[in-house]
Amino acid sequence: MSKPKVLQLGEIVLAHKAWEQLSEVAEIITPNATNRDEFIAECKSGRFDDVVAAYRTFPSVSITGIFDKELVQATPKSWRFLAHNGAGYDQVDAHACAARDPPLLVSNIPTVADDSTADTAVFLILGALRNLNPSMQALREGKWKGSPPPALGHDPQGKTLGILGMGGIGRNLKVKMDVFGMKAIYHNRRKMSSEGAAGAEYVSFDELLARSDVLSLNLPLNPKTRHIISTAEFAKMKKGVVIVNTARGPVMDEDALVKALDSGHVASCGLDVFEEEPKVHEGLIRNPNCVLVPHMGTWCVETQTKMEEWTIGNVREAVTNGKLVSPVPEHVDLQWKD
Ligand SMILES: O=CC(=O)O
Repeated sequence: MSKPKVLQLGEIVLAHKAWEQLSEVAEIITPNATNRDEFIAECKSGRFDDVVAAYRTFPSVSITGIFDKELVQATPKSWRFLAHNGAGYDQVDAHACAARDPPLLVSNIPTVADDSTADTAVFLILGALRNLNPSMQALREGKWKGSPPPALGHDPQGKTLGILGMGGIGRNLKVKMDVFGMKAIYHNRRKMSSEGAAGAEYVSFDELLARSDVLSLNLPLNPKTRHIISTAEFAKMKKGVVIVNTARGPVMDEDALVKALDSGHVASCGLDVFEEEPKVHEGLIRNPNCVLVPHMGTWCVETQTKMEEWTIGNVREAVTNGKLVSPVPEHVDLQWKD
């Protein structure tokens, strides 16, 4: 009997053993396409007609484009599962996937990216609060701390950390910042149990904006959260607030952030994500009070290995048992219906 086919969209960099083991139960194929038009044409050509599941990475978007309605409608009906290697799956329109007949079920990585993403947020919070960046730049230019030295930074102890989005990463961050003496408040669509929020205080969105000394964005990007932080929201924040974003760039209006930084209303920021990656807003580049990291929240061997293994686990479960280990929340109910 022939093995079910798996379409590989993106590289396996670390989890070679798990990938080899997958090839014992599945035939792995790769696209010939080098861009979205070619990929859609390849979908329609019949070449993927026996594909049951696909493994996809964040960078594979350069070949397929985003998994929107147009692309999803071009996929063959045999293709039932899409295992995304990442926590955030904004490159995949989960609603378009659910609406296809039969649905294209999507999985993401629910937990294994929490530590390294929260660690990156810790780095950005401390770097931005302590205003370390201007002097780090000055040192490399042979100017020691800089002349004049930058404004003194602030200690985290006793400051209020506002967490917008209390999922796995937000909770992980809260626990880590407890050690630095920060008091955490959070806002979410729904109030969590005290355990689910690791003891953080639930507040309204406006209260979060008004009370935070540091505001950390930890929510997924979707049409409802796009530009959730913009001019009106900055105006409700304390003067001197620090903003940290390790979620997705477009949850914040970058033009509005640059204006708020220029006026001094926002003292500093720490960003791992940007609105139009890999493009970075000129107003952020020229502002030394911005600690900028090029989307490296999970850029470490241990986490990347776990993420690849987890995603391969989803593909394996799909081809052997016809279901996903960690469907995205929108698809949890769908996977039991046919
Ligand atoms: O950005 C990283 C991820 O979504 O896993």
